[in-house]
Amino acid sequence: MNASTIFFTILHKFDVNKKREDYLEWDEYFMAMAFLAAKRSKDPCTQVGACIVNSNNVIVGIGYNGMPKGCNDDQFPWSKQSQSQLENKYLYVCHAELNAVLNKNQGNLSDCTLYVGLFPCNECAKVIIQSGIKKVMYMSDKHAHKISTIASKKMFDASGVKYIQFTPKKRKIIIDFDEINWNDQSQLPTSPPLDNMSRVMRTLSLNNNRSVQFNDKESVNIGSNFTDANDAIAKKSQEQL
Ligand SMILES: Nc1ccn([C@H]2C[C@H](O)[C@@H](COP(=O)(O)O)O2)c(=O)n1
Repeated sequence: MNASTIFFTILHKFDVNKKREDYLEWDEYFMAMAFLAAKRSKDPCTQVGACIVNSNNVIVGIGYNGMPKGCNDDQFPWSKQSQSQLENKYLYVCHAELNAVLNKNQGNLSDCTLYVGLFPCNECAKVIIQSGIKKVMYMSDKHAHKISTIASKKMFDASGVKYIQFTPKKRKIIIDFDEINWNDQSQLPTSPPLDNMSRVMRTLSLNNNRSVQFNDKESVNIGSNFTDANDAIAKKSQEQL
């Protein structure tokens, strides 16, 4: 790709006068919310999140796998291979889907969609069906061979609950708390550090005074063309090392 093509490709991406194009689509957003909820799970092996959405794309329930209220997760077991069932987590842990349904913030969940990291077990399938949820979007069906999953699918099929494996466009979505500090108008973003090319392009597309603000004191005149700008940025960056 020649320089001018690169310029216009990057320029369009950073054009602050046009609607963003790389925003999350609804399904990606809701599945990401489920995965974010999973970050709250204390399960050392498997962290699962679930997010319930109504027909207006409003989140009406969210949950993750964890011990019931009042059952101290420092005292109840997280093991899974103890000889004694009472010493394993399975008898106690609430699944993400159950918690999402129990945490619901609207009267009923009729016609809602549930987004969940792992395919629901048979016990959660019963809760999902009885709650009125009509669609399940899941990421992983790694336990497809298990009896509990086969039973789930039998009940979903019989009751008309659709289940669809979700394939996201973006395999990774990064949450960078520093991003909110970016100032696109005159000052270059402080995080994440952009390479020179991106800094140049961001500046050329964002303001006409052709200067890159390096910090609250220094700015660099980047000339009027792509090569000058890149050289100026590189020189200043080198000085700052
Ligand atoms: N659909 C599911 C499946 C599993 N979970 C939870 C229940 C446990 O905390 C954990 C599974 O443990 P593993 O056997 O993988 O060590 O995941 C859930 O919440 N929803």
